[in-house]
Amino acid sequence: THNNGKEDTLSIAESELITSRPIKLKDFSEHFRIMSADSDFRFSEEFELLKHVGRDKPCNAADLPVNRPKNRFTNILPYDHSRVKLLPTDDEDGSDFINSNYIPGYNSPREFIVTQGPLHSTRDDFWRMAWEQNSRAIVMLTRCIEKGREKCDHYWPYDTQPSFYGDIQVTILNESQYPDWTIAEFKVMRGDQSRIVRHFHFTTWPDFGVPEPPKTLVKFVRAFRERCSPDSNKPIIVHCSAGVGRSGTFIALDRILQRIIKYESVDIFGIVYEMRRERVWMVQNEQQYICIHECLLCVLEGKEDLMDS
Ligand SMILES: CCc1ccc(NS(=O)(=O)O)cc1
Repeated sequence: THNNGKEDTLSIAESELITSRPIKLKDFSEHFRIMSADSDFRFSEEFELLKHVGRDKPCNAADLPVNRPKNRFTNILPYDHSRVKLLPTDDEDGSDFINSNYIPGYNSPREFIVTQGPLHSTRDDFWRMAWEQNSRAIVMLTRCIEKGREKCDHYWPYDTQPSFYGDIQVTILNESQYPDWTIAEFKVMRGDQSRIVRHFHFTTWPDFGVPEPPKTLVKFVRAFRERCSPDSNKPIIVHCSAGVGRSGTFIALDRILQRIIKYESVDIFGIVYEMRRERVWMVQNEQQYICIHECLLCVLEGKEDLMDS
């Protein structure tokens, strides 16, 4: 009911104070039923509360004229406070810029670096970031070309011949192809140093959508996590095309699957809230927000039939 709008104002103010909505695992199935009733009415309401989270923060570095061409999308810019800085080269303006942010994970506050799909013109910066940040895993959640549009540069070699990206040399050591993803190991060298970087490429996730069926994503997150143990000094690079929708959905599920091993409640709203404080639009739409819940539901109901992973 409305009384000259005052009540509405109060409820909006209150809703902005909500930063978490934990749900007990024993109640999750019923929670999902209630939220999805009437064409997902309550999921829509809850997702709406996340709309403005983080949007008050500046993106001045991204807005510099020298950096504008480095952004794949003009409306997907990294917040200054959480952006990853490249080591500046001879104080060239903007030389520390790459469209990416540190994002908290289950294991540490900067467990992930989320970035846009590299542009051809920024792929050397991408490899420099991977090297400087000591990353040993890259999760790619888009194809390079989708529906005839370039979504991401092919920033790694096409075959086993070594390729150079700036002063970084990348060689494919091995590659395993599965129906919905490919896992490869790259040898990455800079000067006389050499490292192994694993590449987890999910290849069937439609942009702006969700994997079908959702349990495919559960299996991919498990395939990733069983090969990538937590190391707080080696951030995991996650990217899609804009580095917001599919990347946020992946990280949310990775956090939840680890959380439910030890705890009896999950806070999906709180996880998305936290991510959006660090990078815009993390988990881009309602369908992806609901997909996170569906993935958890199928895990709790034991429906992920791990055997056919
Ligand atoms: C409009 C910019 C934009 C493009 C693509 C996406 N999807 S993605 O973040 O999952 O790559 C999100 C936003």
